[in-house]
This record gives sequence, C-alpha cells and structure tokens, in this order.
Amino acid sequence: MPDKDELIIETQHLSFSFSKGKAVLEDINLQIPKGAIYGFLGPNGAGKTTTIRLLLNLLKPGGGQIKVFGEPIKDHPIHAFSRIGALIETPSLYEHLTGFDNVWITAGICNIQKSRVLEVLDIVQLSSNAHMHVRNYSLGMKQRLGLALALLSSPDLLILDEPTNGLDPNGIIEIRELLLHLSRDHGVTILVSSHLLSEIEKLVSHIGILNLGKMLFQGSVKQLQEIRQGKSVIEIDTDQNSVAMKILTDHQQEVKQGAVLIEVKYRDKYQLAEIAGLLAKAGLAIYRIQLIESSLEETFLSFINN
Ligand SMILES: Nc1ncnc2c1ncn2[C@@H]1O[C@H](COP(=O)(O)OP(=O)(O)OP(=O)(O)O)[C@@H](O)[C@H]1O
Repeated sequence: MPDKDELIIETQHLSFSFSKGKAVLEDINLQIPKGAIYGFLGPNGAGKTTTIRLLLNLLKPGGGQIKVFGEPIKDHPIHAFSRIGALIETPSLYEHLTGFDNVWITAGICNIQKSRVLEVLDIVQLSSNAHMHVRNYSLGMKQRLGLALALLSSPDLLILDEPTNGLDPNGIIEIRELLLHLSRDHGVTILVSSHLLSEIEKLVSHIGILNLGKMLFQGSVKQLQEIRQGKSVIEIDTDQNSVAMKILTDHQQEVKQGAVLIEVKYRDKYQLAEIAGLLAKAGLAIYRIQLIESSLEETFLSFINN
C-alpha cells in the first residue's frame, strides 16, 4: 500500500503571470498523494495548462515553490524527469509514420529497448494497429499513442492535460479504463486535467477545482461527496405543514419553509425514517417526503459559479 502521507506533487503559494499584467495563478497549494488519481478541474482558461507547464519546469514560477517526488523541481537532475510521463493536450505525432515507428523513434532518443516499445503499445491496446500509418488513426487511437509515448520510460508519475478532449464516449471510456489499469496494476500516480467533472468522476480519487487562477476546493472525492450531501434537502408536504415544522424543529431538524413545501437539511438516510415516524405519530397525513440530492456536477458548478 502506498504511504498515504507521501506527496508526489506539492506546490506552496505558487503564483504566475505571463507579463507584468494580471496573475494567471495565485497562491496554488497542490497536494497530490502517492498513488492518487488527481482530477484537476476547471473551466477553459482557469489556468490548468499553465499549472501543468510549471510542474514540468516548462515555465518558471513568479513565486512560491514546486516539489515533485519531494524535491524542488528547479533542483531536479535531468534523469528525474524520466520518472514523469506527460501528455499536454494533443500529442505531436509523425502522421506519415506508423504507430510503432513513432514510439520507436522516441525510444531510440531515450535509449529504450524494443521490448518496451512493444509493451507500451500493448498497454494502450494498439498492438494490432501498430503498423498502420498514424494519419489513418482515429483521434482516440492518437491519444492512446500519445499515452504510449508518455509511458515509455515507465514513469512513476503521469501528467495528462485534457486527455479525453474531443473524444467520443467510447474513447473516453477507453482512456478511463487505461488510466485505472495503470494506477491499480502499476502504482502510477496520475494528474489528469479536465473541464468536465462527468468525464473523470468515475476515475479519480482526489479532486482540485481551479477557477480564474485560484484553487476553490481540494480534497478526496469522499470530501466533495460530503459537501454535496450537505447541499441535499428532504422535501416534505403534509396536511398541516406549520405543525410539522414545529415537530421537526423540536426534534433538532434544520427546517426551512420553502415556497410550498417544508425543506429539511439532509444528514443521512436514517433521517427519512425518523421524520416519517415523527409525523405519522403526530397523526399528520404525509403527502410527500422526498430526498432531493444535489449532484456532484451541481456541487462542482456551485464552486465555479460562486
Ligand atoms: N502564452 C500565453 N500568453 C499570455 N496569456 C496566456 C498564454 N497562455 C495562456 N494564457 C492565459 O492564461 C490563462 C490560463 O490559461 P490556461 O491555458 O492555463 O487555462 P486552462 O485551464 O488550461 O484552459 P483550457 O481548458 O482552455 O486549456 C488564460 O486566461 C489564458 O488566456
């Protein structure tokens, strides 16, 4: 089991601006534990790609610190970067060459054996199309080939910028399965950015939400679920709503009079049975008692829109 406290990526008060103008990133404190699949979420222009370029030392921070594998990135020796596989937006590929040749060229530059080339093509399920020209690949196949390139050096950390962008639902599922496999069976820590929670919700263990260069939330999916739960209400309608309000308030329920119905702040599933019991015991006719759950997507959007 990975050491839960070990952070593979950590930034402290990271800031950046392209010119002397407005800050693109302000006080970013990323914490990505070993073994996590970290979903880096935010709308277009939030600053995800800029953050990723900073993590890969492709841009220099305006302020703050970046640690990868526990060491400041600016002190990393060149070989430390072979522990990181990255795919920023669409991969740069030679369209007139085969998938195999694309990977083989990079392997040659990095002094990597042919057996590893065959292995990564197998991991991304391109073995049977390895000798096809890349110009005939679908977008999903090209993304998988880009992943094969990122995997060549057997990285411990994968950083993927919107790898599902432009893919159809099947392509999205394929990438998701592939990343789950890499995390589960190879112990790779993964940072994956997206502007859609729905695309990565089933994949990630942790979430960071970025908007306009600021982190709005960071934590486990469970923590985001708890916030979602806090926004859910139980809607109640009876033949005597004012009496029902008093009974529920007397029993420590957080009650609010809605437009027509009573709304009770949702705590847990046992609460529904408790409320139904209290109202029935008081002889009220219950017309409606229904849990209205806020979705994870709504919770994400509420962060962005606030
Ligand atoms: N080279 C550049 N020069 C000046 N401003 C830039 C440059 N690259 C990005 N920006 C600006 O920085 C901000 C953050 O952009 P960034 O590409 O990091 O966002 P993003 O979250 O990755 O968005 P997207 O999902 O659209 O790629 C945006 O306002 C963008 O216009």
